Amino acid sequence: MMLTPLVYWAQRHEEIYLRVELTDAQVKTQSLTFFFLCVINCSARGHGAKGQNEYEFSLEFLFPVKPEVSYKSTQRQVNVVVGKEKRGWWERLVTQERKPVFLAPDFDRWLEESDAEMEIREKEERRNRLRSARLKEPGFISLKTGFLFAYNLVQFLGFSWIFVNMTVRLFIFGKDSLYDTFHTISDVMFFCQTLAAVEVLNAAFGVVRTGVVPTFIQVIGRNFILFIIFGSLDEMHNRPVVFFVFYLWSAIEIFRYPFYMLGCFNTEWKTLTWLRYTVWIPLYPLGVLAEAVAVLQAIPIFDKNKLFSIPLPKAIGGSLSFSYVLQGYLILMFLGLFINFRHLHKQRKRRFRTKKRKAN
Ligand SMILES: CCCCCCCCCCCCC[C@@H](O)CC(=O)SCCNC(=O)CCNC(=O)[C@H](O)C(C)(C)COP(=O)(O)OP(=O)(O)OC[C@H]1O[C@@H](n2cnc3c(N)ncnc32)[C@H](O)[C@@H]1OP(=O)(O)O
Repeated sequence: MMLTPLVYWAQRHEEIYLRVELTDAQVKTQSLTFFFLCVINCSARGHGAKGQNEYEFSLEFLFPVKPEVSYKSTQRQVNVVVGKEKRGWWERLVTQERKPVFLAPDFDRWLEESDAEMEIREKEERRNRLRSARLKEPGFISLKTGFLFAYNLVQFLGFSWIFVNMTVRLFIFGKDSLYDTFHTISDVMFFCQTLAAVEVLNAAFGVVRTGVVPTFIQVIGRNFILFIIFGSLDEMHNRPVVFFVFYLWSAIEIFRYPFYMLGCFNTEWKTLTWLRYTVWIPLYPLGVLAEAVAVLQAIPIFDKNKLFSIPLPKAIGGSLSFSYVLQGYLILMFLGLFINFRHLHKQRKRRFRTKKRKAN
């Protein structure tokens, strides 16, 4: 007659643990019967209650289980882990209500359902903590950080090239350099300002912690001047106003982008932070003023060449000059200036207040 070992059991939501009381056991067969995968048969040779012998047991589980079974034979016992086919808590292990005599709860591993849920939550929390600790590790660069760093680096290089080029040309050619800024600089400026659309997407998708409206106003405002006023009117290309607009735009960016690059690695250089949050105070109104001058200079040109003019119904005849749009835009510019000036002032206060609090 085949002998049966003592089997202890416990469960979690996703698996069943069986502990078979056999020392130095050699598991011979261990299989699951493929009828709904409910029955496990296990036979082994080892030292049990009846000394060194062949032992065997069979269990018909209450619900289906997964076909893969893992078992580990140690000097003291055989540990078997069986996965539940469907996650859940079983009221008992086997189909028959009266449990087999060789089966008993494994109190070393026993957990009630609520405790098992708590164990899952704790595991999840531990995993989350580990994940965020990993993200903070000095050597760990996330995809987002890499992307932001690369973006800021490209913009920094672009605007530095613009700023340095314009400064050097100003020193070499003096006043003459004011008249050919568009021809020497515009390609790089077109590239940088087109790329700046990424900043609106970054704000909209929460890649960086900033408002969409100020970023949108900034990018649209500049691109309107660059593409519509300068880009579409040849008559504007040789005007000194291009120099002032480009110089004021790039003067802030050579501080703003390196500031973000350091921020990507949670580092800062105090002087750079101060420059990023201070230089805009004179530059922003001056920039808007230069842009407004460009718009005012463009109005008579649009009136004359009828570019972008809106045709009126035949009964009235003629067309509506684009200069009316520009007059409306002049008002929007000062509204935009007000919104962004207030935003930058808030960012400045937030930055320096936090720093002061940290220092105390
Ligand atoms: C109502 C619709 C009207 C539409 C019509 C438009 C009318 C247009 C008129 C507009 C006039 C525009 C005039 C303008 O062109 C003139 C000039 O530019 S003159 C030159 C001076 N200009 C400036 O100083 C402005 C420069 N630009 C900016 O500062 C930004 O573009 C702005 C959106 C205005 C503000 O930036 P932001 O809100 O992002 O503030 P912070 O720099 O403090 O950043 C906040 C946090 O986000 C992190 N961040 C942001 N960007 C990045 C990035 N690229 N990479 C990594 N991290 C980034 C930053 O680190 C902060 O994080 P934390 O707080 O954790 O430090």
